[in-house]
This record gives sequence, C-alpha cells and structure tokens, in this order.
Amino acid sequence: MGELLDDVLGGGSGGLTQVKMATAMRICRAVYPCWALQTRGLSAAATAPGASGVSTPLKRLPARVKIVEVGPRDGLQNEKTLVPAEVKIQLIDMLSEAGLPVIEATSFVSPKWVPQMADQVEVMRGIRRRPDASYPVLTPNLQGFQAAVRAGAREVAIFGAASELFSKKNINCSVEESLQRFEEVTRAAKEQSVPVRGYVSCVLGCPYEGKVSPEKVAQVAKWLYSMGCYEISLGDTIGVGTPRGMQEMLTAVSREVPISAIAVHCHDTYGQALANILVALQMGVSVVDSSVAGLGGCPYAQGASGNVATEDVVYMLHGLGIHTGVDLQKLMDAGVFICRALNRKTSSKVAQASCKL
Ligand SMILES: CC(C)(COP(=O)([O-])OP(=O)([O-])OC[C@H]1O[C@@H](n2cnc3c(N)ncnc32)[C@H](O)[C@@H]1OP(=O)([O-])[O-])[C@@H](O)C(=O)NCCC(=O)NCCSC(=O)C[C@@](C)(O)CC(=O)[O-]
Repeated sequence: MGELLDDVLGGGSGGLTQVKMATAMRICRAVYPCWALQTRGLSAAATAPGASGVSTPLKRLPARVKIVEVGPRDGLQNEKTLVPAEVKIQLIDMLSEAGLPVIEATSFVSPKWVPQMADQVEVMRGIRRRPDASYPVLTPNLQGFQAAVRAGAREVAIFGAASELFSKKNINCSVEESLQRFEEVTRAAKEQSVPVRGYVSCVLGCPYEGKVSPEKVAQVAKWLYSMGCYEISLGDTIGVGTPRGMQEMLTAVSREVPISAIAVHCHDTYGQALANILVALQMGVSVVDSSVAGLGGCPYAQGASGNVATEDVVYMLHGLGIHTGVDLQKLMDAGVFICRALNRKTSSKVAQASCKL
C-alpha cells in the first residue's frame, strides 16, 4: 500500500493536486476501514483483527480487558449545574445496554462536599440492573457505606490517596486517618459480603504536593489490598503522568499487589492517557477505568480534566484485538445522549471523528 500511495502522491508532475489526494483517500478507505468512519459508522473501524490478543506485533497484551465505566460518578460529580436524577439514570441504563461490565453509579459522600451526588438514593433505586453487570458506589466512611447498602448498593469503593495534602482536601483527613475509616468500611462490608474496590489517587502527581513517589503509592495500595479490597485502582488524578512514570509506578505497586488486582484510572489532562494505558496493558494490567465522552474530574483536584474517554479506550482495545464485550456504537449513543443533556461537546476523539456531535 505504501508503494501504491507513493506512486499516487509522488509520481508524475504537478505536485499534490486535489485529484491525487482524492485517489490517495480512496486507497486509504479501501485498505483501512477506519478512514470510512465518518461515512460508514464505527463498527468496521473498531472490529478486532482477531480476538486472541496476539495478532499484532505488540507483545504481552491481555486477551480481554474489563472496563470500569466511571462517567456517571467521576464524570458528573464536578458538573456545576445539577444534572437531574432521571438523566443520570438514563445514562446508566444506556451504558448497561452498551455492555459495560462495571458502571460506577454514584457516591455516598456528603452533599455539602459534592452536591452533584446528593441524589444517590434516587439514582440507585431508578436504574435497571443487568444481572451480569455491577454498579459500585463510592463510600468514604461507615456512614456512607450504611447508606449505600440501604439504597441497594451491592458493591462499594473506598478512595484513598498517596498524597497527604490531597487526602486532606478531598476527604478532610490524613492518609493514616483515612485508612482507619476504610477499615471500618471493609470490616462491615465483609460481614455483609459486599465486595470493596480501593482507589489510590495522585499516583503520578498531586495538584498540591507535586511529585509522588512510587513507593508511597505502593504502600497505600498494599494497605488497601491487605484490608480486603479485591481490586486497587491507581488514579492519575490530574493526568500528568507519562509512560515512563506509569511503568515505574506499576513496577513498585506490582511488588505489593498482584498485577491481576490492579486497575488504572487515567485522566487525560496532558493527552497521555491512552499511551499510559497501553504501557499498563503491556505490563499485565487488564482493568481500565474510563468515562463516557471523557467527562469528569475530581472537584478537589485543581486542573484535573476529564477521564480518558471510554469510546477511545474501546476503539484502541478492539483495534488491538482485545475483547471488551462493549458495543462501541451503543456506547457512542450514550455519549451523544449525555453531551446533549449537558450541552457539551464530547472529549472523545472517536466520537468527534464520527461527526455525531
Ligand atoms: C468524607 C467526608 C464526608 C468527610 O467530611 P467531614 O466534614 O470531615 O465529615 P464529618 O464526619 O465531620 O461529618 C460532617 C457532616 O458530614 C456528614 N457526613 C459524613 N459522612 C457522610 C457521608 N458519607 N454521606 C453523607 N453525609 C456525611 C455528617 O453527617 C455531618 O453532617 P452534619 O452534622 O454537618 O449535617 C467529606 O470530606 C466528603 O464527603 N468528601 C467527598 C469528596 C469526594 O467525593 N471527592 C470526589 C471523589 S474522589 C475522586 O474523584 C478521585 C477518584 C476516586 O476518581 C480517583 C482519581 O481520579 O484519583
């Protein structure tokens, strides 16, 4: 194909004419289905070359990846205008329809701290649950855990940080104190057979402290894991990490927590998220957090932009031949729905390329 394009673009006189460009585009469309994205929809472009996960020269990629959709919680928690509960419910239902295996639905935090999540009970009661999907919620303390269980939550997440200042700003206590609160949650959760996921924020940098050492991240991750969290999600809260930082941090954490229990949670502030995720996949991580339309950001992390867009992650994974179980077209529909509801342009490159918004 390269030679063919060289002939078309470089051959003959007259430079790069419109005719040559049109011919080159036709060749590209024929050879790479993704060039046809805008006119023929997404299914062809994101079709995997094979589901084995080894059909590309990239080595050591998992055959399947679990995507944890955090849009309804992380994506919306920072919205200034209150999003009605029925919009959140419809979004979650559309994400369920798209086949996402885990959808973080809301959080049971103080409404004074995060007013956008004050409708958590209504949301939990309103959603249609797919039997094979889970709908975890954030719980910072025992009070939140008990309220979550009363509202029907069957899985919760506790959220700590590798930075003292961030912990103080986000949950109003030191890292040490947070671990004591989390122990109360994990103990109660164990008694009621409720699975607990653990977050560590600021794993590649903190908005208040700057650099964060991989060893500190590993220590907090280890504590959460030994407390009983079945999975530890490592959050690049402000999206400052680069592939090298991701590699160093994961090397440190994977000495303390099995790689099969590690998830990555990348914000895309500096446009590094997909590159960082690819490094994580190559290191054996097979759980990726993302947010539909790239919505989101922590209200207590200045400068944090949205999470990596789920559409972009799914497109990359399918292109690598990795199974996700997600229907990209239905996911895109959910992205269109929430962007229209928020009167917002999508941050997903894949959605932008499909010209749907
Ligand atoms: C943790 C607290 C509650 C401490 O807040 P506090 O003020 O220190 O709590 P307190 O125990 O002193 O209680 C003060 C008031 O809060 C109430 N309260 C106490 N607990 C709860 C609860 N669970 N639910 C509802 N209300 C609660 C409590 O009842 C009391 O009410 P009052 O007597 O004043 O009327 C507060 O700091 C808080 O809610 N923080 C939440 C911050 C948050 O949600 N941040 C965003 C999520 S983290 C994130 O986005 C990062 C992540 C996970 O995505 C990963 C990444 O990207 O890095």
